[in-house]
Amino acid sequence: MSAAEIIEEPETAQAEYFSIRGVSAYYGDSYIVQNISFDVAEGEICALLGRNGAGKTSTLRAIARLDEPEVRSGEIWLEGQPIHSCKSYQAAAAGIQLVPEDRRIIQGLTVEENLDLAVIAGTKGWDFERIYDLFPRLKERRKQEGTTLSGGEQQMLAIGRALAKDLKLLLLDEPYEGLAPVVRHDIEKALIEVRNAGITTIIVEQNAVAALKLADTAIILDTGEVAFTGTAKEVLDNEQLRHDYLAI
Ligand SMILES: Nc1ncnc2c1ncn2[C@@H]1O[C@H](COP(=O)(O)OP(=O)(O)OP(=O)(O)O)[C@@H](O)[C@H]1O
Repeated sequence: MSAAEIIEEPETAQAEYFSIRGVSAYYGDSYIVQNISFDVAEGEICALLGRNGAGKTSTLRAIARLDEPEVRSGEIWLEGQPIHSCKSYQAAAAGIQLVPEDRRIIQGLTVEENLDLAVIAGTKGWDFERIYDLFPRLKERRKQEGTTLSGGEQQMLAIGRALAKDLKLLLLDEPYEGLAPVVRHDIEKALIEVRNAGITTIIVEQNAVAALKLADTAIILDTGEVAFTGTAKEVLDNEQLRHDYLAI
């Protein structure tokens, strides 16, 4: 039986822009995401934080409706649409784009061909010139094979690819991983522009301080459960919380 078949259709849509209600997700018999609930308002950046193994990546994968982990209960809503009943391609069509930690740049294709491929099917988002304005380095390297880009440039391409689609909710998994501070700042500036354009973002990041400085709100996960929801500033100002759940 598929996850979609065993989740009961709720009676009313959530009023919040993005909302997770009582979601539990499993790898086989392992209960990894445990009855989590939180909301993200339209146009906000939400930092999803927690120690290693807390369930952050699993939560992003559940939202994007990938096959694993399997969502067995709960509801996921985006703009009144029931994402919990979607397959991954339907969640993508609804505007949810996951930029995974390994960035998944397509081998053998140039920067521009990677962007082309993103918009081959479905509704288009930003045009390429707007993406190149956001990331001028991609414009300079538009004819270069995507997999030969630096780590930071590959991250820009992965975000650019998401923007090329009709993007409503950007899910970023460790976007700063392996990046020098100067490159991280370029990505941060771009993410602020993405927010200014009204796109909603959930960012998972080991560099919790960097994520919190960028974010409006924060969710802290601990062993698959929500341990805190509030503003990013509340976390930055609360030494005990940072010590207990983030080790910073
Ligand atoms: N494919 C899988 N099969 C079984 N268990 C998995 C799988 N992927 C992750 N897990 C387990 O699920 C738990 C949560 O992992 P997840 O990657 O979501 O955590 P995380 O908070 O993103 O951690 P990290 O910061 O280390 O990336 C971990 O205990 C992990 O071992």
